[in-house]
Amino acid sequence: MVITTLPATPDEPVTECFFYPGSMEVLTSLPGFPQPLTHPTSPTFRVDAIPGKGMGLVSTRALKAGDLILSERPLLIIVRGMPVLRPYGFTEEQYIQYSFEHLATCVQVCLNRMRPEARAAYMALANSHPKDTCGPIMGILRTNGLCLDGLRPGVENEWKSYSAVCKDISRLNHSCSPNTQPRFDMVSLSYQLFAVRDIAAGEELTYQYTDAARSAAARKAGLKPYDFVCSCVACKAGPASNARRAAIAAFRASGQAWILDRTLPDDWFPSKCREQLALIAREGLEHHPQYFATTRGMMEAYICLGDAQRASAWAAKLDKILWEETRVDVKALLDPMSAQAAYEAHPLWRIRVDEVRAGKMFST
Ligand SMILES: C[S@@+](CC[C@H](N)C(=O)[O-])C[C@H]1O[C@@H](n2cnc3c(N)ncnc32)[C@H](O)[C@@H]1O
Repeated sequence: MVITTLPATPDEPVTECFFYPGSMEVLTSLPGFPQPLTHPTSPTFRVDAIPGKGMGLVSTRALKAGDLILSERPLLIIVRGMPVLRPYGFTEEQYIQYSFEHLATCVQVCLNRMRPEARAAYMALANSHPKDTCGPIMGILRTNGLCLDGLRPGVENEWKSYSAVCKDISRLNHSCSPNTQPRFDMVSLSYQLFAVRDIAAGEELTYQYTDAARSAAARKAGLKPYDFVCSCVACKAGPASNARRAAIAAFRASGQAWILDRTLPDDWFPSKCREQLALIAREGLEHHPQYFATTRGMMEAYICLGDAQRASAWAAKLDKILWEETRVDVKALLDPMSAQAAYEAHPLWRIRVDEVRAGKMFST
């Protein structure tokens, strides 16, 4: 295990890290690491009391979808669980407790290394596990830790990744129709929080603690560790909202069948994508990967049809989905006039129009 303070600069915010071997190398091998934080041009939020939810974040000005709300280095990044050997005869429950006790010791080491104001900020965060026998430091970690992947090469299992605790982002309350989404930027070792749709001044900022595209019952189960019952519009809406969310999660934004089947009208796939986007807007799920996938589906549908004008309009929407992990660079497709060569080089260009190209692309 590696205990370190990153980045090692006295004048920048720093993060106390408790790493598996190998994670430091992942970061230090990134070209340009550590980059300074990028901040919004003017303040966007305040921390305030939210009726029935404790503290939370509130926007202080109108925000547009895709706007950066804040950038923040976590106070702490720590392994999610300690890989300790299970003592003989321990039940699963005893083993979890034993592992928590080891983790608490590591959290304490990190807290001791923190600057006093950072330690005070950590200790001021909410604790939805007041009876945790390892004390408030573990309760705070369990309440406020964001799951952080990608710092261990080749390891995807969530229990083998990290938890990150932040002074501000950890103050965000949950919503099943969240208006923000954080994205971790490795090279600046920071979370960037984005508005996923337009937000009015004075609106509460929220994000999802559990996959919001699942049913109300599954979300309720996912929220259990946070010790509150969500009372958002979707949770009260019942089966109709569940059905819409199930349809959103099941949608596949791939137009292969439409490209090959010429009996389908040209608008068949774009209209399916439009229906999906309307459902997403209705349920407030713009933060979800399905929103990115469907927006990309729209752009690609118009590329297949050889319509650079419309494809560029959708490329511009895609370019604003900055919170999506799997985002693609569409800068070359933004202007339909100057992008003609880029469109013609695109593997999907006119593939729905030109049967020879379609045949070549999908021949086995
Ligand atoms: C990560 S903290 C969020 C910030 C917290 N409200 C505070 O005062 O610092 C998680 C805790 O906030 C509260 N919370 C979050 N979302 C909520 C919601 N939608 N409704 C009620 N309480 C919520 C719960 O107590 C939960 O355990």
